[in-house]
Amino acid sequence: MKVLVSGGGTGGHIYPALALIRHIASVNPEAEFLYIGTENGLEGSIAPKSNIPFKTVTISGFKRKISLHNVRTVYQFLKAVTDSKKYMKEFRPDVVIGTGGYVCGPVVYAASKLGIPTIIHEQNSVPGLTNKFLSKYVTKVAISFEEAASYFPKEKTIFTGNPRASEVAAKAKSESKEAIKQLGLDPTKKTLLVVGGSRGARPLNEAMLASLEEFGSKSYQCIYVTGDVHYDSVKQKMGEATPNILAVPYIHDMPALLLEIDAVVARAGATTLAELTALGIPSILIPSPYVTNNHQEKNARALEKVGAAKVILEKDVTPSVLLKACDDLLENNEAWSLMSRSAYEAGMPEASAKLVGVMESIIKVSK
Ligand SMILES: CC(=O)N[C@H]1[C@@H](OP(=O)(O)OP(=O)(O)OC[C@H]2O[C@@H](n3ccc(=O)[nH]c3=O)[C@H](O)[C@@H]2O)O[C@H](CO)[C@@H](O)[C@@H]1O
Repeated sequence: MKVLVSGGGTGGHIYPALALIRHIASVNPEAEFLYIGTENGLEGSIAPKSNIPFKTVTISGFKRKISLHNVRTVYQFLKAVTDSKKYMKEFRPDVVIGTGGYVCGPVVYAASKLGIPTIIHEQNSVPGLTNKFLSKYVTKVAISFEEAASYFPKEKTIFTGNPRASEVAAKAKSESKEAIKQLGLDPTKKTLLVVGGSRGARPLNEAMLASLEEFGSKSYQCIYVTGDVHYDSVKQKMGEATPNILAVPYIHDMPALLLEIDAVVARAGATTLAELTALGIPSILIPSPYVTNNHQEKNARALEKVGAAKVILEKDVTPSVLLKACDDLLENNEAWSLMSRSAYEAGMPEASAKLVGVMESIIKVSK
């Protein structure tokens, strides 16, 4: 099977793509892959590091207002479609799958015009513009929240979950648990992970910085991921070593660390949520209000509805609200167990296998 994958911009779109590739490679060692991304996106550094053949197109997002920028974007789109077609004629994929981000627009569109079977994978409960546009052209739309179904053509849409859920669930079976020790923390203590998405989140950093002393005296310890761009300023404000709290800029092997995490404070990016539910990790979610159609709050509410998470809106986050929510989870075994079970029940560890099933079925029909 020859699989062309495209997805870019942020970790939430890239990690599902890589998880899917790794899954296919493990069940079908003969499979061949090509990843198309942009040079400047995070995928430009992550995909080649994973030894996946990588090509680039140039593309940016449309602005909602009429502007010169949009004229340039139309030109870029057409050029990116031409470049994508060229890559596809060389690689001759059996199937093309887009996991989100602007880059998927020209790549998946080009594939559909060449008559290649296509899938878009939507991680969120509310889709963005690119996937709504592409849903008219693709063979199938794979979704990760039932709530997303209403935005797509019914006959094409299928609920698969997010491949990253399968990746972390598989790790849970195979991996030895060493990450906490390697970070110099105490593996016998409960551990809270605070993380603001793949690029960090300033409001979360502010609430954390104002609560350091209190977190320092808790029975549980805390790994605080600041995001690369915020790390230096956070470290400077933290000053001397803070007991019980380890601040880091980024976690490179998140699946391995999550196996040892008891609870998480996070934004409500869809891929993060797929990972947490796959492992049954209770969470306190502070959705970013700065995303298209407020989709993070809708992601978070979907988990809250089934008891798998607690939601605090960014406007309501204060140090005391944050501390209380963490204590309520980590110092109350009954509440923790209940939320952990609900999270686990909401998980979709079979996502990769389901998505591969969809890929195989559309390849078969096309032959
Ligand atoms: C601001 C924005 O538009 N965010 C969107 C973006 O988020 P973002 O890229 O932040 O996405 P997610 O929270 O869904 O995923 C982050 C990914 O990065 C990984 N990670 C994170 C921190 C770290 O230190 N190390 C690490 O490996 C996580 O484990 C996860 O796999 O894509 C998501 C999935 O479409 C959307 O739901 C989010 O709304």
